[in-house]
Amino acid sequence: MTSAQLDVAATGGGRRVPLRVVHPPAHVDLAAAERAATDFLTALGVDLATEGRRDTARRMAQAYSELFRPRPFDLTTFPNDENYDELVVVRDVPVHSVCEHHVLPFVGVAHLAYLPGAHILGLSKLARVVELFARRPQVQERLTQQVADWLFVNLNPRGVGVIIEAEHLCMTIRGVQAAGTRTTTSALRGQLREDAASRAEFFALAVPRPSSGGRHG
Ligand SMILES: Nc1nc2c(ncn2[C@@H]2O[C@H](COP(=O)(O)OP(=O)(O)OP(=O)(O)O)[C@@H](O)[C@H]2O)c(=O)[nH]1
Ligand SMILES: [Zn+2]
Repeated sequence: MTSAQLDVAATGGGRRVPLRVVHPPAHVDLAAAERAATDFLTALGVDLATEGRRDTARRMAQAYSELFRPRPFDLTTFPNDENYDELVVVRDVPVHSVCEHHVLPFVGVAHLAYLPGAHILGLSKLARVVELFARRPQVQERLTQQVADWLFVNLNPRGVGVIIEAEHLCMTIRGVQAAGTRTTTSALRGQLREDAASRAEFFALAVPRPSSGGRHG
């Protein structure tokens, strides 16, 4: 069981106390990663002896360890005293992750929404949850589902919707080199999955269509 799953199991929904969310990666040995980066780059013919590249292997190890380590945060919720019962939508949350096939970045945005139950969520926490699951070797489909599932269990809302739009550098700067392609994934839970009107409202608010500008023909 991962520590993120443990968090879920330990807390359930409906809390009033902030949940401290920490997702430590498995044992990290930066010195070994630096040695491996030196071997890796040297094997690919990169000359690491120049002034500018003297610390490159160390920086590379540090950079990847950063990409694999989400920052801890408090999942702060507030009682929904006003009984707010419409969608809360946060659009254009940055997504920075790394594909597990090539260990190259995929970057884009997430649009997140939830239908509150007994609690509302500190708005910044939606972006924190995205980071919790983005900073690890990923595929976009799994990332999308993990964010939706985690919010659904820990916030205990009536519904959750997550859309992620991202560019995969492994697909745009190498390989097929399909520049300009973006991939969209979505995950719906609870009422947003089961009720057609809620689902339609979510997609309309999360991904507004450009207006036709009133032109005909
Ligand atoms: N479904 C999915 N596929 C991904 C994701 N990120 C990267 N991929 C794909 O993973 C696949 C790996 O395919 P392989 O044929 O093993 O790798 P490859 O020879 O480097 O393939 P090319 O990228 O086509 O050159 C590629 O099609 C990638 O585009 C992701 O988040 N989701
Ligand atoms: Zn890839």
